[in-house]
Amino acid sequence: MVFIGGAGNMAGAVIGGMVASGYPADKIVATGRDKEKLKAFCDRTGVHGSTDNLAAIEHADVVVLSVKPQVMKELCESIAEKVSARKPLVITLAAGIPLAAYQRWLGAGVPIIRAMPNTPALVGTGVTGLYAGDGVTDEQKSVATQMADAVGIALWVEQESGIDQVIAVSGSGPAYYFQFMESMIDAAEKAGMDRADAERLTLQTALGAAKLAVAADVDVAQLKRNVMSPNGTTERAVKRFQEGGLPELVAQAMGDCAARAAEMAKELDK
Ligand SMILES: NC(=O)C1=CN([C@@H]2O[C@H](COP(=O)(O)OP(=O)(O)OC[C@H]3O[C@@H](n4cnc5c(N)ncnc54)[C@H](O)[C@@H]3O)[C@@H](O)[C@H]2O)C=CC1
Ligand SMILES: O=C(O)[C@@H]1CCC=N1
Repeated sequence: MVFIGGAGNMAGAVIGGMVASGYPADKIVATGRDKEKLKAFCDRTGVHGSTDNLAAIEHADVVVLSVKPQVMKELCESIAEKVSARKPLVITLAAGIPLAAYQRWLGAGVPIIRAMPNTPALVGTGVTGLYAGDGVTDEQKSVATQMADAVGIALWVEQESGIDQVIAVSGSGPAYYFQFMESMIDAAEKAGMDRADAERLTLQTALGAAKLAVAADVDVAQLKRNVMSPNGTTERAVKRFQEGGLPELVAQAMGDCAARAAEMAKELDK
């Protein structure tokens, strides 16, 4: 399996998670432009590294594309001849680029899967949305499912637009939680707590809440009520969130996220 842009944030997290879960590191090649960054990444994970995309994909059955959307066209055009001749399975991790664009850039008949992972893949707690284009075999789909399963949970979507919904929930989602944690840490520090203590307590609380929500047999609304004693402290805080419009704000932010994915598709599908 070859990851183009493999030492980057997203592919690096997927590879790190795969290797940690037991996937053989010597079956993975990461390519990149920055030799030092690539070497450090390969030393850390045990995967092979290459600065030559064409040589790396020469015999590959699976090529994962993980460069920024803005340079994806240039990358695809630089590997198109080789990819259209051999037709490996191409899995792209990029947000905002429709499958039709890859078909134009890489040539017709190349099996392509769009995958939308998230960075918690690095710690085996990722989410990956998957969408398969025409001509992708069940066996190839199972390769993508295995990659996703190795680093967390997978969700296949029936429509390509489902990938934009996945971006709004889980692709970008970790950053929403990081923002919330950052705000809590800042507020606790401002209120007089030592910053390191504020970080420790905030992160452990986030971890505990997420673990409890996953393990519980009641929904998150009930778990929230379980913390809220009538006329108690939590109720006062939650009331402030609701009166401040947090639920609407979250919905708007997620809408903006999905809208940006659609806007990128218009900018980049050329
Ligand atoms: N960061 C995230 O949380 C997520 C990112 N994605 C997608 O993953 C893709 C990569 O994003 P990041 O990892 O955040 O970016 P990044 O900038 O951290 O990684 C991209 C890597 O590609 C390398 N690169 C650029 N051009 C190259 C080329 N021609 N050949 C080989 N390597 C090349 C860069 O040096 C860099 O290491 C994007 O398309 C993004 O939409 C998807 C889901 C989540
Ligand atoms: O912000 C971005 O565009 C990428 C896609 C999902 C998460 N990060």
